[in-house]
This record gives sequence, C-alpha cells and structure tokens, in this order.
Amino acid sequence: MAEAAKLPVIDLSSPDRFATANSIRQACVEYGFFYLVNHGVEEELLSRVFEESSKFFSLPLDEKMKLPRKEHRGYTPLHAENLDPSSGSKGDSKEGFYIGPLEKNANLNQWPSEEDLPSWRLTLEAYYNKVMSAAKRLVSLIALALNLDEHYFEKVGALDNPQGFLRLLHYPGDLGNPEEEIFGASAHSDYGMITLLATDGVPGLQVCREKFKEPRIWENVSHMPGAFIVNIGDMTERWTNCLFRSTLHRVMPTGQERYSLAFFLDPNPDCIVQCLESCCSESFPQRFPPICSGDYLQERLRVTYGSESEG
Ligand SMILES: O=C(O)CCC(=O)C(=O)O
Ligand SMILES: [Fe+2]
Repeated sequence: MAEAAKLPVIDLSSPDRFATANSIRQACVEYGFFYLVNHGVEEELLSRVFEESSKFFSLPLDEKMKLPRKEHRGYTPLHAENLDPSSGSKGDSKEGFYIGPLEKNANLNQWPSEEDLPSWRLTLEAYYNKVMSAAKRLVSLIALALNLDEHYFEKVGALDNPQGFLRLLHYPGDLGNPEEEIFGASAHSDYGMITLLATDGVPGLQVCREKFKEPRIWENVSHMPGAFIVNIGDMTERWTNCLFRSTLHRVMPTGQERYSLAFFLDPNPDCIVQCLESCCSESFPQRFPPICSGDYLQERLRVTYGSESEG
C-alpha cells in the first residue's frame, strides 16, 4: 500500500509574498508538487465545470468523435495515448478534451454543439480565464522564489502569448484483467512550465519523488477540497537547472469513475528556455542546452501522440 504524500500548502493570497515565495522554493526543491489555496477560482465555478465535463463525456462516442483532437484542441478517446511507452500497456484508460488559448483572432478551439450543451462554452471559458490568471500570479511568486524580479517571466516575454491548455479528463476506473497492467495515466512528468490540477475527490493520483531511483516509491496524493494540486513541468526543471523538480506522477485505476481538470501553462512558443543565472554556478554548471519552447513542446507531443505532425 502506498503512503500518503505530505505535500506543502501554499496560500496564493498571502500578503507576505516573500515568505510565500520561500515556501514555494522549498516545495519545488523537495517535491515539485504542492497544494494551492486561496487562488481565486470559486468552488461553485469548479463544481459547474465538473458538471459540464461529465455531461460532455456522457455524450455518445460518435458525437464526441465529431470533435477529434486537431491543433492540440478537442477530443482524445480512451487508449489514444500512452504517457509511458516503456510500460507496454495498451494505452491509458482515460478520455480527454483539450481547450487552447481563447484568442480573439486565431481561436482554433472546437466546441460541442450548443444544442447538446448550452452552457458548456461559457462555463469553460470563464474557468479558463480564471485559472490562467491564478497561474500568472503564481508564476510571479515562482520568479521571487528563484531570487528573480517578480516580473522576470513577463520581462523575458514568456507570458506575452502564454500557451495555456485546459484538459478535461475522465477515467472510467476500469481495473483491466490480472494479465494486463492498466493505468488511468501512466507514469510521466508534465512537459511545460507549471500545471494546476483540480480533482473530484476520487483517489488515484500518485507521485514518485525520486524518478531515477529503482524501485520506484509511489505516494498517494489526496484531494483537498477547493485547492489546486500544482506541479512543476519539465520546462521549469530545465530553466532552473533541476533545482526545481518535475516530478513523476501517474493515475492508478481504483474501480471508481474519476474526473479531473488539468491546466498546463506553457510559455510563448518562441520563448527560449535557458538555464537561469540564479540556478547555475561554476560548481553547478548548466545541464541542458537552450531550447525553443514551441519546438520542445511539439516534439514531446509528437512522442505522446504518435507521428502526426500537428501538436
Ligand atoms: O488526472 C490527474 O489527476 C492527473 C492528470 C495528469 O497528470 C496529466 O494529465 O498530465
Ligand atoms: Fe501530468
């Protein structure tokens, strides 16, 4: 039986920003995961989003398949991806729906028909905007936590055109049969800057703090009502030269149906992610070459979703 992870709790609205930044630093160095409270997204809105999500996933498969993932927006059916190709499983037992940036001009999002789901788009757009603004507030505290100016990431242009992707997830919870290993989401780390996750109270999420140690030790992440579970992604791990960890995590099936909402914040596609000065020294040299954020993400998505060229 996995133990419970004791993740730190960060208060986004605390007036003591330096103390909060310090706690964030400690949380990111030790766990790469923490709870975020007082983030400004009301529980009432969160529960409406979960309701809309459940309505969408209850539509017949052929309705959902009318909105297949294109330009990284839309529906991904069960077993469409395998986050850990080394696991040899037939693909993760989850279905999802991606919503990308709500740009006025180039909005590539796909929406279910208003006839089927009349309040869907408005509810999801409201949630997207609120979670994006919480994520941006958190990024400025992360800058402080790295001994940088709190506007550092804005100043280097990372947030001029941030790539926020909201993903609704539905896990049927099936346990498979004894011969086949099945995961809700197999072991992975997230690709981008940070992820803000809302869960519905059904267990399943686990983290592994030491990704290079065998055997892997998994700890359960409990649901905290109203809080986001935040984790550092690989791009921040690169930016910080591994000072902040992008922690391995997975979702185990429990036999219970489960819903979650993951918001992935990635920088501007043309932002160059390069080791921060505050994170390297002569005795701790830069570990990764600079990369262009958009190219890096495209490549990670290509590996996850197979050889299709669009991300
Ligand atoms: O559903 C969850 O709790 C986690 C989802 C996740 O890790 C992901 O989509 O990257
Ligand atoms: Fe993840």
